[in-house]
Amino acid sequence: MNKDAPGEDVLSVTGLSRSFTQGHVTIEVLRGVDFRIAPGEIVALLGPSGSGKSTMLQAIGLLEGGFGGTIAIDGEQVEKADAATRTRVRREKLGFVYQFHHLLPDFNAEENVVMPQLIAGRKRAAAEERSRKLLTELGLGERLTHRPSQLSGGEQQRVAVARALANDPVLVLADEPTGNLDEATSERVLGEFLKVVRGKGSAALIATHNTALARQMDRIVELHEGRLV
Ligand SMILES: Nc1ncnc2c1ncn2[C@@H]1O[C@H](COP(=O)(O)OP(=O)(O)OP(=O)(O)O)[C@@H](O)[C@H]1O
Repeated sequence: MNKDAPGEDVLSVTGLSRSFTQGHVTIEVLRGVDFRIAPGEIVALLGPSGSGKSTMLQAIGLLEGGFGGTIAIDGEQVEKADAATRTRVRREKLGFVYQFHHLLPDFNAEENVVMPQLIAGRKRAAAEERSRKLLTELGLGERLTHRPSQLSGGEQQRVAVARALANDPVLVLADEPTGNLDEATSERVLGEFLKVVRGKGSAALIATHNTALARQMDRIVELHEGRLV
């Protein structure tokens, strides 16, 4: 990890473009997005429905191909990387939080956070300790052995946050992380999310419709007609 390299951006995107063609119609969703995130910086990504927030997060998260432009993550140029490199960069450098948590239903909270650490090669005892620590920081110390179905929506989302942070990502990508929660829960979960991310020194890019939540972040960028304003 290049967390200690002074001044190195954790994300640098230039000329990011993406269009979708359906029949005779082509929509240019991203039209040359230039964008950087500094280490530890927490950035809100705003934009109306359909403006391309998810599309942009999928590009940066190396989840989809078909993009133009360049993407560097933690100093590593990845826009032309092969599948194995993309998987490695995702695992070592990125954390993901989605609107719906995508937790493994047959595993309890602790195991859901242990799993990505084992995949990354951490020893089970160390992974379990880290998992318990993260979940406790997120207020779930008493819920370690609950399965997702035995947790509230807000609690499930906090497990998803712990899972995203499990491997010390330099950058957390979140797509409407509190989108399926009521307003009060959403505020509480996001507050805890931001606190833990800040505590770990990770940077984050968080897509949201909610301008009040966006104001709690370090910087706000907005997608408008395929460009960032
Ligand atoms: N695979 C696809 N094929 C065709 N069009 C697509 C595809 N994915 C996204 N789009 C189109 O791209 C545009 C941007 O979609 P995207 O999901 O990125 O928007 P968004 O800003 O995340 O919206 P929301 O806030 O509603 O989630 C939309 O008009 C959508 O219909």
